[in-house]
Amino acid sequence: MKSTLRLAIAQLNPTIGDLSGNAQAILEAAQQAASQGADLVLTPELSLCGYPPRDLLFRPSFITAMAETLTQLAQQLPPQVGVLIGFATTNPDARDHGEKPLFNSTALVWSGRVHQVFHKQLLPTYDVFDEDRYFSPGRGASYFDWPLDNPSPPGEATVRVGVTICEDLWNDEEFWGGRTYPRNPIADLAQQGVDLVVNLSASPYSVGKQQLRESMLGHSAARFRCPIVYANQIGANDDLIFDGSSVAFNRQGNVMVRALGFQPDLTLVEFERQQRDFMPGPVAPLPLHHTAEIWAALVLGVRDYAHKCGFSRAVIGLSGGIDSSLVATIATAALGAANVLGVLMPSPYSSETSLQDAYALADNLGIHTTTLPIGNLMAGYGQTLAELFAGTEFGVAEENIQSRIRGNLLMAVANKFGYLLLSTGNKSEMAVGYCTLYGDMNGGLAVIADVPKTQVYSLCRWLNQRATENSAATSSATLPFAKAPIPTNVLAKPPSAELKPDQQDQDSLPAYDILDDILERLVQHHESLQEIVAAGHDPATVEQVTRLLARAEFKRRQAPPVLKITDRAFGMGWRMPIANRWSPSLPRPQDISAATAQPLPLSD
Ligand SMILES: Nc1ncnc2c1ncn2[C@@H]1O[C@H](COP(=O)(O)OP(=O)(O)OC[C@H]2O[C@@H]([n+]3cccc(C(=O)O)c3)[C@H](O)[C@@H]2O)[C@@H](O)[C@H]1O
Ligand SMILES: Nc1ncnc2c1ncn2[C@@H]1O[C@H](COP(=O)(O)OP(=O)(O)OP(=O)(O)O)[C@@H](O)[C@H]1O
Ligand SMILES: NC(=O)CC[C@H](N)C(=O)O
Repeated sequence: MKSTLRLAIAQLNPTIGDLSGNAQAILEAAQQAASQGADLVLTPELSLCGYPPRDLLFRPSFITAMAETLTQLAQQLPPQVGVLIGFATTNPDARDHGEKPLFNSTALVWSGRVHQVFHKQLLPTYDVFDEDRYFSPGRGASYFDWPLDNPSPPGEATVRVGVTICEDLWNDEEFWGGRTYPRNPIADLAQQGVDLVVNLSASPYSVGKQQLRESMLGHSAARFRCPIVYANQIGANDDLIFDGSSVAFNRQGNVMVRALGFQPDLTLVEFERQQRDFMPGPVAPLPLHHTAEIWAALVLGVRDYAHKCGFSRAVIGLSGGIDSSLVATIATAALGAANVLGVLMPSPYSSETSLQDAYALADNLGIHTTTLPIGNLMAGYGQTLAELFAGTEFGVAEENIQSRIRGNLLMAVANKFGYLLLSTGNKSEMAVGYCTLYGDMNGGLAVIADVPKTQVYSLCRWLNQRATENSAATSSATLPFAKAPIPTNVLAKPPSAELKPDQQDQDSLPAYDILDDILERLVQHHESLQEIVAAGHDPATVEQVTRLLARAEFKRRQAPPVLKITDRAFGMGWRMPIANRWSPSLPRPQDISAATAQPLPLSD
């Protein structure tokens, strides 16, 4: 009789809605696992449709197609292995009980058919998650008994496997110091005498999240004396980046096995029946620090967004500044230098060094460039607007025309040659609206809009250091550059939009280290003005930043999707009203129309 149960964690990268492609990936993983002697194969949450499928779930045809795909897949899978597959299934009681029409489920498929279905019990409905919108919670924890010898003679040993889905293991009240849901599924499963718990997950990346997951899941494993294996999705779907890093914990809560971060993987975990525990196996190292993690996440985010939307190439406006330099570097790592185009668009206000810096960056990366000077277009706009603008002072409207010309040219290039335009705004500027709508905000994907400016600098310094060391950036993402990518002058010069002579960001904004600290307190920690001032910030600066943050909401609502790397990114997890007067200690917003001194000369 066998004494071990071999589980394979299939850390897959599904594309949302690609039922046949995702089914094929599950099939290939199961075949590979079977060839390595696996008994059970774990796939991520909703692995058949990809996570998060969002409002596709409202389409009955999508749910039907998922059920049909599952039936077909069951017949193709190697019959001797059990495969846990995530899918959405219909809630038959929905109409009678006024419940949501679906469950977020896991099927145990074995020997050509679905043997058992398990439903997610705790539905996350916060930050980027909105599962109450679609799903009813499963009504109880459940398990299956897997025979160690397959087929098992009657009375022979089985291993009792509890099944949970992602959020189901995020409610250990002892760990969190309080309860958020009425129950904790692992506590129920422990009472039902399970030997181990599997968790099919789609847990998006944010900075430091793996440390949180490991301390939380390790705590639960030790608390309930119950080994846990957590199988996470990898890959990016729109704004969300899934880092994989699936883990198996023993009964003491120690990590026994860890899959790779930020790339697909198939990892085996051995459960020893006598010891009722996992055996030590391969443990992939975690990135040494957060900067390495963020780099790997952004590269994966750009690659998957581009490829899953059908793009192999990307275009970026190269200003010689640090933001566009970083975005071009990420794009090069994600798509390859041959697939990245930098467009240099000097204006009469551009400094000679900016052009040199942009060329130096492109040379370091080995990417193509093209130069489209915008002086003539600016003059053309000036002539066309001369009569209407007569007697007014040169101001932000004229400055922004440059940005809008560039945005327009970049979209023309993207449109003409099938490129994805990557926008370059960082989180600090997106927060305070230091960016131009229909100008530098143009683009299909906002690559670093969840990276504060101070972190943009840390990433660039780290990149240069790692590139010169010529070693791997993380366990999973190597730096494809022969030399330090970011020119020294880009790191050294003060940030400037160069929309008017001698302009510097710091003329209009607080120093970035101050700005970023205030923003983190406002955006991520929901601190009040009083709390931020009590932390040592200047009251006038805090007031200014708070006002700018509120006022820029209309811009952010029109921004491209933002790759999420913090626990509060602009996008799905940030839902602020635009017409918003909640600002007790702030003056009411000024009338934008009245603020323009010059009346419109309506002569026609
Ligand atoms: N609630 C609302 N709903 C809808 N629209 C609203 C609105 N409030 C203002 N608006 C409109 O938006 C306009 C203001 O927004 P917008 O035109 O974007 O421009 P605005 O915010 O006035 O200026 C852009 C700022 O970004 C700075 N900047 C920094 C770095 C780079 C770049 C660059 O472009 O490369 C720019 C630039 O120096 C300037 O301070 C208003 O004039 C009004 O028409
Ligand atoms: N001369 C230029 N040529 C090409 N693109 C430009 C130029 N100036 C600005 N851009 C584009 O507009 C974006 C906003 O640029 P700007 O320099 O005004 O602000 P920034 O936030 O300091 O960004 P960066 O650090 O990239 O310069 C740039 O990242 C770049 O994509
Ligand atoms: N898909 C889920 O249930 C994810 C929720 C979980 N708390 C996470 O962030 O990882």
